[in-house]
Amino acid sequence: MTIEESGKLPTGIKVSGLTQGYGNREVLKDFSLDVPDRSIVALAGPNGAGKTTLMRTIATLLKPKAGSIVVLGHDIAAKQGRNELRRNLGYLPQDFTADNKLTVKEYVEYSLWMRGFSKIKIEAASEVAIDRVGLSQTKHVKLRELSGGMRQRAGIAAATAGDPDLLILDEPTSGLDPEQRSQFREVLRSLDSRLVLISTHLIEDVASLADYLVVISDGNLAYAGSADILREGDRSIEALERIYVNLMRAGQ
Ligand SMILES: Nc1ncnc2c1ncn2[C@@H]1O[C@H](COP(=O)(O)OP(=O)(O)OP(=O)(O)O)[C@@H](O)[C@H]1O
Repeated sequence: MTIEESGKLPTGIKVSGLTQGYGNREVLKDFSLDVPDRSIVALAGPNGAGKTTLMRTIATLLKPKAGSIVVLGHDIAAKQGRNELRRNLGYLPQDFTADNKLTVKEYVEYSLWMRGFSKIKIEAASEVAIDRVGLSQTKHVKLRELSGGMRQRAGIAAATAGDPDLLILDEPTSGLDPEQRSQFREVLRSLDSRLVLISTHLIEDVASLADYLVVISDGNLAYAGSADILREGDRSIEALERIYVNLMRAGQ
């Protein structure tokens, strides 16, 4: 997707005047953001910037303290909006926890069952999702017996199974080796999902995958726009890092 095309797309997520935090601590204050529908959106920023807090709020796991959020037409302040969104949401938390006694297949099937898939669809969708991340040979192995990278891939399979309309992935490439990261990008490109929100510290993820880039710095929006900003001109990693650091500084 090009910058011109993404500019014409309707809004996929609209966050307006969001205040969010923990106890008295406000992480995001009067935070607003629009991201285009039908895009892969990378969420970047330094540690503690508020990326996970924003993602968990959009995923309806944290209730906003103030402000409104409309995701793919669902107003998540309303119970019906939240429920409809949850049925069409794949979410991979950072350092996800799962019942380690489950096998890969059971874990992926469980995530589909939670989203209301029928038995027949669960069988087919889990096969596809497990195969996509290269765990077919390991599908009957328990999660506790997997290496870190394999476990992360099981998490990616569970989140992406059934190609949910909205996919939220919190640092999905952490713990993956370069080949697995490349395979992960292939998985994302092959999905039929409508909107993908992915947080990452890896500039290569953004440059090679994202249509749209959102940079948060200390709870402030530092940049929201086409990810083409990272693809223009000199493509050396150093040049990309420089652009990225400058974007983050803009929010301070
Ligand atoms: N459950 C919590 N209770 C209290 N404070 C929290 C909680 N979760 C996060 N915070 C604080 O909120 C701020 C934002 O955290 P958040 O996890 O959203 O940042 P992040 O951008 O995702 O960081 P990272 O890149 O390290 O994952 C941090 O200062 C963090 O310490």
